[in-house]
Amino acid sequence: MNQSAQVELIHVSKQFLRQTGEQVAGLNNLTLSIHPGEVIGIIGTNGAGKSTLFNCLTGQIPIDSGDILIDGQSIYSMSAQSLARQIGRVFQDPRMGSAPRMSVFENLMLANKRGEKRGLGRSLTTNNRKYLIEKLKPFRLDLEHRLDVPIENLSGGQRQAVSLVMATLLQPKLLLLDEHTASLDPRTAKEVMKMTQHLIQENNLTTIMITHHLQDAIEFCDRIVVMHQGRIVNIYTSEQIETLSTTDLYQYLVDLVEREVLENYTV
Ligand SMILES: Nc1ncnc2c1ncn2[C@@H]1O[C@H](COP(=O)(O)OP(=O)(O)OP(=O)(O)O)[C@@H](O)[C@H]1O
Repeated sequence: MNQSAQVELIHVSKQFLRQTGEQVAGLNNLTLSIHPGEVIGIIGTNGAGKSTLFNCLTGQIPIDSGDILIDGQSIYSMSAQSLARQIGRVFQDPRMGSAPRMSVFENLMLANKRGEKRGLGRSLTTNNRKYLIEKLKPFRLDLEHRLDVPIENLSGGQRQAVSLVMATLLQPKLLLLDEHTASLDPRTAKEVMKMTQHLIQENNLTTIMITHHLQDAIEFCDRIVVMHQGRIVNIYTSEQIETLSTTDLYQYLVDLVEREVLENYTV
C-alpha cells in the first residue's frame, strides 16, 4: 500500500435530525487539505463534530454534500474493502477494534489480512511470529512474550499498543487516532504516545489525532485544528505551535464555550 496520502475535505457538510425534530450540524462546510505525512491534531468543544469527522472519513456515515478525497480519489468511488485497507483507526476504548477471545497473535494476523478473502490458518507462520515480535518489542509492554494470550486478558495500555500495531500493520494511507490514550493512566499514555510517534515516523503516515491532551497536540502535531459547532474555527500552524502553551489552547476553548453561552443572551 502506498503510504502518506494527501487528504482533502471539500465543503463537507453533515446534518443530523434530533428526535425533537431539530436539525443539528455534525459538520458544517468543512474544508481542509492535509499533506502527505502530516500529523494533524483535532481539538474542540463538546459536540464539535470530531467523531462525526472520523465517521465520515471512514465512510461509516454518509455526508450530505461536499467530497472527501484520498490521493485525489473520492472515497465514495472506492469499494468498502479498498477504503478499509487505506485507513487505520484506533479508538478511545481499548476493547474496540479487536476480538477479545482471540490471542494477540491471531488478532494481529487478522489485521494483516484486512480486505483479503483467504482464511487465517495459512498466515499463522513462524516467520510472521518473528516479524510481530520485532514490531511489539519497542513498546516495552512485554507484549512480545504474550502473543498467545487472549486480548481480553491484557491491560488497557497493552491493548492500545496491539490496536496501534494492528492499525498500522498494512501501512495505511491514513491513520485516525480517536482519543486513543484518553482511558490510560498518565505513564502508560505517555508510553503509548511515544510509540505512536515512532510508528507514524517509521511509516511516514498521514495522521489525524483527536485529543483532549493539549500537551500531546502541541508536542506531536504539525498543525492543530480547532473545531466548534461543526466548523473549523482555527488552525494553528507549526510556526504558531512553537510558541503555543497548553494554557493558550485551553483559554481559546474556554472563550469559545463562553461566547456560545453568551450568544443566547441579548441586552
Ligand atoms: N447519530 C446522531 N444523531 C443525532 N445527532 C448526532 C448524531 N451524531 C452526532 N450528533 C450530533 O452532532 C454533533 C457533533 O457530534 P460529535 O459526536 O461528532 O461531536 P464530538 O466533537 O465528537 O463531541 P465529544 O467530544 O463531546 O465526543 C453534536 O451536536 C451531536 O449531538
